[in-house]
Amino acid sequence: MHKYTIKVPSSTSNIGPGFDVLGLGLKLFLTIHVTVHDDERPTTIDYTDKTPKGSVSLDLEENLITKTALYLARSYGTTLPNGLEIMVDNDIPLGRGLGSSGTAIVGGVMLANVACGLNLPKERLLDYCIMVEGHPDNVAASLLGGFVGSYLNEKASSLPPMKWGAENTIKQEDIPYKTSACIKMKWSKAIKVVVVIPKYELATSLARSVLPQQYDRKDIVFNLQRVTVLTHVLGDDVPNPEVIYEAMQDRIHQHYRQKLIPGLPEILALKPGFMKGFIGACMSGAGPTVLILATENFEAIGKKIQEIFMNYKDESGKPIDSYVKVLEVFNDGAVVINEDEN
Ligand SMILES: Nc1ncnc2c1ncn2[C@@H]1O[C@H](COP(=O)(O)OP(=O)(O)O)[C@@H](O)[C@H]1O
Ligand SMILES: N[C@@H](CCOP(=O)(O)O)C(=O)O
Repeated sequence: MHKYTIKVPSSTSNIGPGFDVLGLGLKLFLTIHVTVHDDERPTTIDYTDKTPKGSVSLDLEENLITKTALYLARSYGTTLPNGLEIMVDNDIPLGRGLGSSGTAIVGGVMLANVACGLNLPKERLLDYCIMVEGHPDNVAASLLGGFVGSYLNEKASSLPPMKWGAENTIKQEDIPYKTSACIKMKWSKAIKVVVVIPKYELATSLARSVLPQQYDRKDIVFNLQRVTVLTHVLGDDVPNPEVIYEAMQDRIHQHYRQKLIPGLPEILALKPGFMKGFIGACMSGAGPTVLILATENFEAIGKKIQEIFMNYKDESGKPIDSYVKVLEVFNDGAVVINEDEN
């Protein structure tokens, strides 16, 4: 018998104007403990108490971690072996815009890579992550860690359509290599991340379905100008709150999504100086979590945003309850730890 652990950081994506482009790995983890037994017992997956029973499937063909692992393994002409006891310890809330699906997908490709002895480089694993997730920002940040900017190559448009289970007959040679390019950028040590997480889920698929198919040129230019500046100013040792605030403004996704997140417009309108240390706020990923960038006063700022949410009501008419986490950037990306040596 031997054991290993796969640790995958959560992510916050977009950071305002960088829709489907920017992602940041955070110190809040999906941890997958794998025990490899010496016998042929069927492979199983289960979760610690942090994940409520019934919230995710434990069927290997349905669960996002194992079905991704099976997808990758099968495309390389193999499958997950018997004898694996997989225990998932997940600190990342599901459907809140902190990249839970991206971490499950990254966890799945890492699992297949180790369990099937594929030894693929992260660059190749990323091709599969992008296939499953459809956009690179959250999976790239979880796989690689740190502050990551990505683009998809033309090859990404020739990726075969996703088919799970028995319908999937894809071979690895059908999946193009290097479907994206990702660069890790500097993130200022002075800027911390505060997330205010409403206690309801918002599926990324729903938050993407409300976006328009086409945009005005002025809105595209508005975002291009800001995202370019943002990638530089977020690395400054001494951050300039006014410039960062303006560079966090967006016209491509948040406005369209605000109807799904009561209170969001009031939070997005908060400017530097509203509280000591506050730089700016935006949606985290596809929401409903709000991301706040700040240099100090983190708990108090988080509490104030919680109070704003409480002034708005959810679908059942109740005030929007939320909780706050102050998070650090995780620079290392997804890792496999051999527990036999520990
Ligand atoms: N650790 C996990 N194990 C299995 N499935 C997961 C896990 N994390 C996320 N998922 C799946 O992804 C869904 C959430 O994905 P999504 O709507 O994209 O939200 P998020 O913003 O959290 O990524 C969950 O409802 C669940 O089906
Ligand atoms: N760019 C995507 C990011 C989705 O991130 P998630 O954390 O909600 O999975 C989007 O905005 O749709």
